[in-house]
Amino acid sequence: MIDKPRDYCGIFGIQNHPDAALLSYYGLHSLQHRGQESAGIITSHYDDEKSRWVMPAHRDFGLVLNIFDDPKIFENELKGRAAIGHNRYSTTGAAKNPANIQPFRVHYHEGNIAIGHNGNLANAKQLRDRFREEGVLFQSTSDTELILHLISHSQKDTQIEQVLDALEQIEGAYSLVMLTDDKLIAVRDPNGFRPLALGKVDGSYCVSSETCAFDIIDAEYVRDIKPGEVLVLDQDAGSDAEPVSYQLEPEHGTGTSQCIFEYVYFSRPDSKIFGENVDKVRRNLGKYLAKEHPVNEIIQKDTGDTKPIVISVPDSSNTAALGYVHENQKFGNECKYEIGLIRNHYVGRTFISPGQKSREQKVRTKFNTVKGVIEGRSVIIVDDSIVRGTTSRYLVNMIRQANPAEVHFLVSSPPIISPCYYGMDFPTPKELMANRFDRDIDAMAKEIGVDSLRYLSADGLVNSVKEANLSGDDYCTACFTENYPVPVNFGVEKEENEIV
Ligand SMILES: O=P(O)(O)OC[C@H]1O[C@H](OP(=O)(O)OP(=O)(O)O)[C@H](O)[C@@H]1O
Ligand SMILES: NC(=O)CC[C@H](N)C(=O)O
Ligand code: SF4
Ligand SMILES: [Mg+2]
Repeated sequence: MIDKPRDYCGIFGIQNHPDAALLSYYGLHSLQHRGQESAGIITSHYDDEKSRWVMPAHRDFGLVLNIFDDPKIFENELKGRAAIGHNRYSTTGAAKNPANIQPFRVHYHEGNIAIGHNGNLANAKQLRDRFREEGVLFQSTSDTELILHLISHSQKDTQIEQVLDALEQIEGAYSLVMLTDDKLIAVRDPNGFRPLALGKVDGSYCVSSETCAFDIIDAEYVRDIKPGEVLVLDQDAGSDAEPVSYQLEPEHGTGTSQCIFEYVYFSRPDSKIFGENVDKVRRNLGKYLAKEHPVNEIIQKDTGDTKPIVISVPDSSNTAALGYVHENQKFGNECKYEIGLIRNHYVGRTFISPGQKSREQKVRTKFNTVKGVIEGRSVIIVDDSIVRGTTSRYLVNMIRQANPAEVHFLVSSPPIISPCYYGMDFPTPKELMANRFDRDIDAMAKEIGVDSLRYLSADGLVNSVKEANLSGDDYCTACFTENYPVPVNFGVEKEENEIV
């Protein structure tokens, strides 16, 4: 059972750099929040002794810091001027199956090829069924492997044509980094579900899910990989010639549908995604939250001279809470941003917590209240999302123990009513709090123990994002609205292809 929605994967790639693997390591380290089940790096180089191209790989379960804890991995194993890396949170194929750790690498009639994928293929079931009929023996249970089969089965003449042919047959969400013997290929699906940015370091091109990976290696942001773009970086990419790029057409007559939840919760606030700073967009979510639910409409008790306090649930809602307070203050609604919750940063998101009692323990292990800040005050908690309601219920309980005058809860996104099929691991619909209480807000407020509960509206969410990101691109909002931009196979289980 999934405790809450988990992050997408993080991908990184770099071409023609003497420290390709090491820079990939730093890149993956800064993308750690996007996937914490497993990680890996693959490089490519021509081995003079063997007189052939080789693709060394280093992959394992766990966190980047632990997997790559031996400098010899970079000195002796991961040689080469091109590399790709991946942090995984599984969406298709069991997390615990070692065969599903990415990047994947295979050898086929055109040489070696490796792939790292962020997203989830909407037609994975049909493709797997087709290949099964054809007698293909699968190496993993992940959707990502299907892309490699499509490439090797393609009847096209050149490798790039084979890749394009394969990409035209997949649907859904995919940001990809691919490594061939001499090329790095970066791809974003035509709907642009997942982010992918192009950067440059020491004259060499690199790509990353989020730009925070560029900052850590001192790379500059060049631009986003465009929705539907297939960018080919060969060994002299970075010199004067512009890299070659191809364009895939969207399926089903759809336009762009970038994942709006990236702005709400997943991406780091110091990143730029979809061409705009996450910090800026998240502050705007707070601003719209203030427009829809100003402080003076929430507070019910008179606490004398002490202003109502607004506290965030660190770290992911800090920025939205700041935007909320700023907008309220602009309109003379008295309130103060306070740090009322302290987070212990040494608790991983993968903390094992079977059963209700230990779930409470998990929240207690992660957060503590600053009692002097909360006591006697009207408290407004701002969080980015409520999924199962576990975090909010236990947090409110802890906050109540610090004796506030009243407690209200604000969410900088609408109620989550439906799972994601585009690369985020969600609980089932009946586990989502909004569904458990038939979307009755008062009943949900009672469940989490607050005096009132308020959400940003779906229109407010889209409008605030579009006001901050002027690109004109559209967004996927399916987990809030059930409007799935690309048809999906509902009911396909993540682990249905496992052998054990
Ligand atoms: O309603 P729930 O099922 O409890 O899920 C909602 C919580 O999950 C996320 O935080 P999470 O603790 O996963 O990670 P974070 O520390 O990055 O915010 C999100 O920011 C909410 O706080
Ligand atoms: N979260 C993701 O992007 C997952 C990628 C891929 N579908 C997998 O399960 O490995
Ligand atoms: S369903 Fe939600 S999480 Fe999934 S891509 Fe759409 S907006 Fe993002
Ligand atoms: Mg949180």
